[in-house]
Amino acid sequence: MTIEILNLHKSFGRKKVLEDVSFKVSNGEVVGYVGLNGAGKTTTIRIAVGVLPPDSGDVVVDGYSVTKEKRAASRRVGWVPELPIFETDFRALDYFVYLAGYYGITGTEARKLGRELLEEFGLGNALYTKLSSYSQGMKKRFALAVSMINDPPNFILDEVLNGLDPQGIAFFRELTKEFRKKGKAVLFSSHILSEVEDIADRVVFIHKGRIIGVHAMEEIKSKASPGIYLALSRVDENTLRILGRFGEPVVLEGGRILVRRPSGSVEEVVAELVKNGVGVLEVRREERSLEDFFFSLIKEAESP
Ligand SMILES: Nc1ncnc2c1ncn2[C@@H]1O[C@H](COP(=O)(O)OP(=O)(O)OP(=O)(O)O)[C@@H](O)[C@H]1O
Repeated sequence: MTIEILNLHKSFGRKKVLEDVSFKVSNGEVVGYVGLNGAGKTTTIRIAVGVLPPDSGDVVVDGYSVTKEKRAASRRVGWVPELPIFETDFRALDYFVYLAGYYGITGTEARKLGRELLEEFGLGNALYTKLSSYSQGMKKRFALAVSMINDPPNFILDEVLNGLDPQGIAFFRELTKEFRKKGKAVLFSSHILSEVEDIADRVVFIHKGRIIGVHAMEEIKSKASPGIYLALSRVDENTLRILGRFGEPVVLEGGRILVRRPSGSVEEVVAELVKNGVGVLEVRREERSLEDFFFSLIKEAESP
């Protein structure tokens, strides 16, 4: 229901990998953890699930400290590692039953749960396949099913979309909707912002071990909305005032205008200009992606 990441610091040798990383995931919230390769996502996650100790700081899960009450804290988290290995000759269902034993679920009950979960996760026709011959995507699905054995109130998922096919991604999206409804707290990492677009409510951005921004997905989408390029018959104060009602007009070289972060459609802007006697010679949507938002955060963080 809540995962609190509190002032984490971690170095490997002389290399500082996390510097004062703090953020919170509340109940019913799905948070994307986005950063480039090597930004520190996996290190944060490994600390949060209790497999790596921080140099300082703590992670508190539903009130339990990962560093001081590791067992209680990690029991309350379903974890999917970045690269689930499962190099075992166990067949999937048998291995699931074996793992369920750790949670005190045994025998017929464990087999029933395994069958249900593995089927739900699209592995119904691979229940008796050896895990070592599962594809990476199937291993991800298996790991997700395993993370749900004890129906934990929180989930921490490392690059869970990586290796999933479009069907798997759609499945994960639906699953997070269920989690949200049930009030679970979900943190999942990705290095691609557009991948988290339709899933996360909020995004925590990490770069070189530091948090460089926390933004609601709605805010990101509106800020990343593509601008409108215009070539007009005249550019004067009145024209700029009209455009200012729709966004942030910037006069470019050669007298063209870029309306940044437009709130209205291209048609609405053109209609308003024409109504006011301004001829529109050319109009074009700027190509802008969510990734630009991410890169502008990085640029801001790196500028002195
Ligand atoms: N055990 C370790 N020993 C030394 N350096 C490490 C260790 N684990 C991670 N690092 C370094 O810490 C930095 C952050 O790694 P981390 O795996 O947390 O990044 P990430 O954001 O998850 O990246 P990716 O998207 O590539 O998985 C990297 O520079 C990595 O080389």
